[in-house]
Amino acid sequence: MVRSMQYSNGIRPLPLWLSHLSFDAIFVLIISIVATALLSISTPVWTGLGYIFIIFVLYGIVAALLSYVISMFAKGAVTAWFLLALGQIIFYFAYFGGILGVQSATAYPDLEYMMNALFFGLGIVSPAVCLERTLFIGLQMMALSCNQRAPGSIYLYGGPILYLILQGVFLFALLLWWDVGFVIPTSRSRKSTTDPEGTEMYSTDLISERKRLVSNQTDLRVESVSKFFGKNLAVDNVTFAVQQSEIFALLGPNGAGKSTIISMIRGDIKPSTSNSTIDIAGHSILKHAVAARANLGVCPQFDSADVLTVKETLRFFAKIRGVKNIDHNVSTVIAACGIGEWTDQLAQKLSGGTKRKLSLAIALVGNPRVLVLDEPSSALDANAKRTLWRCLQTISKGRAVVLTTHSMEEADALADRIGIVSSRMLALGEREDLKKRAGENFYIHIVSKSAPRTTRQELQVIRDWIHGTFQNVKISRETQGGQIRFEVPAAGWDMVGLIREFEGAKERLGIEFYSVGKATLDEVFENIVRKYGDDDVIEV
Ligand SMILES: Nc1ncnc2c1ncn2[C@@H]1O[C@H](COP(=O)(O)OP(=O)(O)OP(=O)(O)O)[C@@H](O)[C@H]1O
Repeated sequence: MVRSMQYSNGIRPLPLWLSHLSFDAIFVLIISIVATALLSISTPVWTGLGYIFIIFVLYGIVAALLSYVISMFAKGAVTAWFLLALGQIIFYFAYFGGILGVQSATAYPDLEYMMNALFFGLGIVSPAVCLERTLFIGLQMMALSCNQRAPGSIYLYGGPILYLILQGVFLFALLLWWDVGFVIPTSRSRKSTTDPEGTEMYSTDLISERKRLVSNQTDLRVESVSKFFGKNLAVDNVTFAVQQSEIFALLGPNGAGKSTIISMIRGDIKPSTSNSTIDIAGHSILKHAVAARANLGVCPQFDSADVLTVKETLRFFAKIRGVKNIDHNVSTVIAACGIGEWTDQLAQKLSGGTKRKLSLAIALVGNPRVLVLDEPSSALDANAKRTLWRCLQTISKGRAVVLTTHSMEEADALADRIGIVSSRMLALGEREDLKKRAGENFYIHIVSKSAPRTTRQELQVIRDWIHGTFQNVKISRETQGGQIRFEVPAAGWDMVGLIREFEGAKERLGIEFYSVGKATLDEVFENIVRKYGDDDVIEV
C-alpha cells in the first residue's frame, strides 16, 4: 500500500526503485557477511569464499528486485512472498533433481559438460539455481574445480556472477519499463456492451461534458473509459472532465465502480477498451505515466502510516518526487493541511483524522495539478470530517480535484460538480443543477410520536391520510421505524398550504415532527438510481 501511494504520487521510477533497493541492500550486505562468516567457520572445505560473498550479495539484490516485480502482480505482500518462495523452491529442486539425474545417467568424461549444460540452461532464469551452483562449487563438488580453471572462470563462480548480474539488470529495467507506462496488450478492443448514451439525462450531460473535455481549463480528462473484470463490466463507458479549482464528486452506491475509476486514473489498472483516454494535465496516464504522475496527487482510501514522523514522511516523499525546495514545499503542505502541531510525531501514532490529513498532505507534496481522493472521510467522526472538508476546500484552489464518496452530505458540502455512477454514468452536472432536476416537488419527512416502535397499523393510518390528502404522491423508502418520506407534486400546493395541512392533522395522526422542503441531494440520488440504475442498490 505504501508503494502504491508513492507510485501514484508522482514519484519518479528511477529514484523510487533505487531508494528501495539501497534500503534493502543494507540488509543484504549484513546477511551476506554473516552467511559467509558462518560458512568459513563451519568447515575448512570451502574454497573461494570471496567469490561466494559477492554471489550472496548479488543473489540478495536479485531476490529483492524479483520481489518488487512479483509485488506488481500479486494481490498482497504475503502472496508476493509466497510466490517468490515457491518459485525459488521449485527451481532449487528442479536443479537438484537434474544433478542427480545427470550423475546417474552420464559417463564420467561427459559429466562436466552435462553439469555445465544443466546450469547454463536453468540458471539463466533462476537466481536460486545460481546460488545452488555456487555452493556446489564452493564445496568442490561435481568435479568442477579440479581442472585448473581460475575461480572466476565462467565455468566456476563466473557463471553465477554473470547470470545474477544479467538477471538484476533485466529485472530493474522491467520495473522502470512498467512504471513508465507499459500497457498490457488488451484482448478487448470491443466497445462496452451498453449504449454510452443509455440514459436520456446523461446523453444531454455528455454533450456539454464533451465541450469541457477540450477546454484548456480542463486538467483531468476521462473519456470513454470501461473496465471488465472477467465478464463483469465494472465501469461502462464513463466520460467526465475536471477543470482547475473544481471539485468533482463521483457519487455511487457500493460496487458502482468508483474505486475502479480512481485506480485507472492512478494508472494502477488499465482500461479494457482501446479507445479509452485518461489525461492528467495534458499527459496520458496510459502512454506517458511518469509525466502524468508528476502532476498527480493521490489520497487513497486507507492511510499507510510509516515508522517516520510526519515531517520525515513528507520530506521523504518530496525528495523522491524530485521537489526542488523541499523545506518550503513541506512547510507549505503542513500549513495547508493544518498538521503543524504534529510534525515531530510518529505517523503511526496519529489519530484517524490526523492520519487522513497526513495522507492528504502526502498527495499535495510537489504541488500537483490534479488531486484524487478515494472516500476521503469515510472512517472519520463528524467533527474530523468537517475539519477535513475545510482543509479540502482550501487546497482545491487552482487544482482539479476528483473524489469518490457514498455520502450525499460530503458531496453536497464539497463538490462543485457531481457524477452519479452505477457502472455507467447516470447523470452528470453542477451540484445545484442536479438538485433542480429532481423537480420543484416538495419532499416531506414525517416522524411519528411512537417512533422507533411505531406499529404497522399506526403507519398505515398515516399512509392512508397521505394518499387521501395529496394527489400523485410518491411515498419513498421508510428510513427507520416510524418515519415516512414522500414527495408531493408542486402543482396545487405551496409551502404555507402544506404546513397548514400538517398542523391540522398532526395530533390526530400522532405526528411528533415533520419537515417540508425542496429536493436534497439524497432525493436526487435516489430518484436517478431508481430510474436508471439497479433498484437493489438504492440504500446507501
Ligand atoms: N480486482 C478486482 N477483480 C474483480 N472484480 C473487481 C475488482 N475490483 C473491483 N471489482 C468489481 O468491480 C465492481 C466495482 O467495484 P468498485 O470497488 O470499483 O466499486 P465502488 O463503487 O468503489 O464500491 P465501494 O463504494 O464499495 O468501494 C464490483 O462489482 C467489484 O466486485
